Amino acid sequence: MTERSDGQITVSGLTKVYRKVRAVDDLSFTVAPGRVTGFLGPNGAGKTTTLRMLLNLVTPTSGTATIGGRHYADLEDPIRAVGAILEASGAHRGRTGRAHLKMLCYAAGIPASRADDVLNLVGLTPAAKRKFKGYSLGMRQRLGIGAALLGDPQVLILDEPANGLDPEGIRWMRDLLKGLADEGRTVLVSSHLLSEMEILADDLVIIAAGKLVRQGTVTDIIDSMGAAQLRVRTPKPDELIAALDPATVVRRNEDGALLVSGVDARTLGDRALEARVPLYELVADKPDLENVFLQLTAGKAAIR
Ligand SMILES: Nc1ncnc2c1ncn2[C@@H]1O[C@H](COP(=O)(O)OP(=O)(O)OP(=O)(O)O)[C@@H](O)[C@H]1O
Repeated sequence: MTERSDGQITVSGLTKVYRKVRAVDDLSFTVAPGRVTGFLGPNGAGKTTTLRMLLNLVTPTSGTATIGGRHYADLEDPIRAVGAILEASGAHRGRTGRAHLKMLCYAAGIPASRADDVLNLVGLTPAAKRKFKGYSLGMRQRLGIGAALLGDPQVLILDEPANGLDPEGIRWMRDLLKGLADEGRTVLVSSHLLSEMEILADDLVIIAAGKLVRQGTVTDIIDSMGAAQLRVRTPKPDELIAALDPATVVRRNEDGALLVSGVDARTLGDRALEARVPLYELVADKPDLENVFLQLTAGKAAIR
């Protein structure tokens, strides 16, 4: 099957205009097989709309989105080519997880025995005979991932798959997705959990306000921001923030320190002196993905 040999996702000039908003705006990027690619953006950036266009659930205003060189609608055997979860999976409330997956197998012409394999894969075997209405959010999420895997697809497209998972569930999913990528599959996953993405993803596509902000490996993107984040301690944080350029990104750390990016230590020290703000600590930390993400998307309208 051609989809198996080439699971590259290619988005080219993709645009979706709703009445009032350009949800996706001339977006182009590629997603390679054999890697986990994180799809990141602030709320309302256009991630879900992009994924829905890839899956032929929303019609683009212009541009194209293809999987292995084909539009989703033209795939010969879509369930074996692409598995997707777009939100916590739905199922008939009175049906068991096992019956739900068997029904999907039947509908897709997949042997029913695959349902049990997949339940095992997603850790739901002990709950296989319980009804969906009694499933927790994390269990529903696992069932959704199971449904996406039924066709043993070359490409996986997952919108916020970690939603509702506890820390152990998140680690389980990380291992599962990394394993699937190691088998040569294409794994595209959107998430707001930046520290998790930093561990999980090989590559990133970052968008804001419908446009591409950055594409590359996690390491390259973090390194490209070069300037380290500053950790600052002062008894007058509000005065210090007021003395800094408005484009500077400041986060308040739980331990009371300020994490500042977009300004170098010397400038910050000078500004503090001018504003007569005492500094008790001024240290440069290596930037993390959260910090880089905030810098890259700062000032780009999110909720539109
Ligand atoms: N069916 C629709 N009709 C009108 N506007 C829409 C529709 N779907 C999405 N939008 C708008 O398009 C923009 C992008 O939405 P989208 O859901 O794709 O963003 P997102 O990046 O997935 O956001 P989040 O991280 O909050 O889930 C938003 O401004 C949203 O309000």
